[in-house]
Amino acid sequence: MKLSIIGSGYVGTTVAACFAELGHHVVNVDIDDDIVRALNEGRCPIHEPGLAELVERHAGDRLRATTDYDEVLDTDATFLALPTPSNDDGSIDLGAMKAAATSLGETLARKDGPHLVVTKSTVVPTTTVDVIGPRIEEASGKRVGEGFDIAMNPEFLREGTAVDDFLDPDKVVLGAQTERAYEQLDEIFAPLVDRAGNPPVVETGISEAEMIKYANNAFLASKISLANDLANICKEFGVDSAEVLETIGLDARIGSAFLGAGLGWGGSCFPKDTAAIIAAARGRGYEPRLLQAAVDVNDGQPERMLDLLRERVDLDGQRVAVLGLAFKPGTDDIRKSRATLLIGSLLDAGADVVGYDPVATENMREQFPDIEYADSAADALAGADAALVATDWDEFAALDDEFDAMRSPVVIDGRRIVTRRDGIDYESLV
Ligand SMILES: NC(=O)c1ccc[n+]([C@@H]2O[C@H](COP(=O)([O-])OP(=O)(O)OC[C@H]3O[C@@H](n4cnc5c(N)ncnc54)[C@H](O)[C@@H]3O)[C@@H](O)[C@H]2O)c1
Ligand SMILES: O=c1ccn([C@@H]2O[C@H](COP(=O)(O)OP(=O)(O)O[C@H]3O[C@H](CO)[C@@H](O)[C@H](O)[C@H]3O)[C@@H](O)[C@H]2O)c(=O)[nH]1
Repeated sequence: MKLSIIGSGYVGTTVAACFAELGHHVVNVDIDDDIVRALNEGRCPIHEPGLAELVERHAGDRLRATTDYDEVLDTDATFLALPTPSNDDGSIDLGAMKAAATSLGETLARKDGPHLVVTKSTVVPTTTVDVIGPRIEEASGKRVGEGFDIAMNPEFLREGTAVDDFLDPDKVVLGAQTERAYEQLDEIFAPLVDRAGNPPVVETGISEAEMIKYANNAFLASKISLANDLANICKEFGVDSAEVLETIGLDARIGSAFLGAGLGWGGSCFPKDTAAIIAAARGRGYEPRLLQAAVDVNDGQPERMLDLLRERVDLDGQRVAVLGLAFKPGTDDIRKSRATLLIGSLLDAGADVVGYDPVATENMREQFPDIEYADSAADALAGADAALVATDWDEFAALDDEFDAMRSPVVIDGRRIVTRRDGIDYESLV
């Protein structure tokens, strides 16, 4: 099928390249010239394992990119993969979605025959029906369900494993209103589904699909926060939280995934999505107390880590190495990474910060241009008065003699990744 994807960031690029891999002909529409140029030259605009190979394989053939919305006219369906960031009060900012819906509507005004518009972005329930559909109607002069259909297909990929997650998902969720839309979505996703019906395809309503995405993220974020709450209790009693959490994870009803205690969750999704659904619930008069508690526990973890550091080091004028800048291993994304919070607090306390990350340094440099960046963990540790481990990159587990070059070997581990050894003043956050 011929597909267009509007927005070519982490999701849009992954979805486009994977759809091309599945045999569809895909055009990515983005307002950013650099992204479009990179894709058309077969270069991947983001760091994501396995994605560069797909982009290189399909660029110029089944995968193209453009800044021109008119290219949508030659496609059967359009996926909206635009950012849905937070307003200052945590509520969802639909600015990019609205702008893209209007541009798409103006384009579809010139299309003969039906078109399917699918919301891929994470949006609060009723957005597709109450905001996106009407905007396209207004700009195109066509009616939902007649000139075009609307649908919602939430995306559950994780950064760092995005390609595998997309091509081998736990489930595919298709929210629509018309038989025609379900049929078209089924055809698009058919190459992902085997004869035994795996992964399960859930056909549901549009607002249910929107809410499933928030429920998924809220559950996972809350699970991590509960693990952190329990790990904080463990620490008060000198109990090994890893043993406790690993063991409860053996109960099939609990499961071992997302019980990794430590600095908590960051990234472009959990923080903004929990905030957006909390704000949306409040807007309807419901106070989501458990979800708010999950956010509060998460917000407290970086401060607990800094308290452990302050007990050992008077930060003013001291050199502190921050190991790991990405919000999790396997990505160069620093959005809402725990390291950004730590660095901000360290600078406020007058510390000299040296950061290191295998791939996220350039992104962090844009946010903190004035701190020092090292080319290796060893360089960051050399001469440091303390080190904070913020991301669980595998290479930090192998650090050993590198700690000997610290001026004072205080190591606070936010991810329980460093191997304890003699000669360092090591403390794990949990
Ligand atoms: N990042 C993830 O892991 C992930 C996973 C699942 C769902 N989501 C959701 O997917 C959506 C997109 O997230 P992302 O991380 O890919 O965002 P992103 O910021 O990485 O990418 C968005 C892209 O949209 C482009 N854009 C902005 N306005 C545009 C317009 N009017 N027309 C065309 N292009 C425009 C930007 O230039 C950018 O390239 C969000 O709703 C997010 O919550 C993200
Ligand atoms: O046991 C764990 C697992 C994760 N994390 C942290 O949680 C955050 C999010 O991690 P992860 O979920 O792996 O990454 P994302 O790429 O943000 O993916 C989440 O957010 C996406 C965007 O909505 C969804 O599509 C995914 O399903 C959902 O897992 C990171 O800071 C991790 O360090 C923990 O602290 N402990």
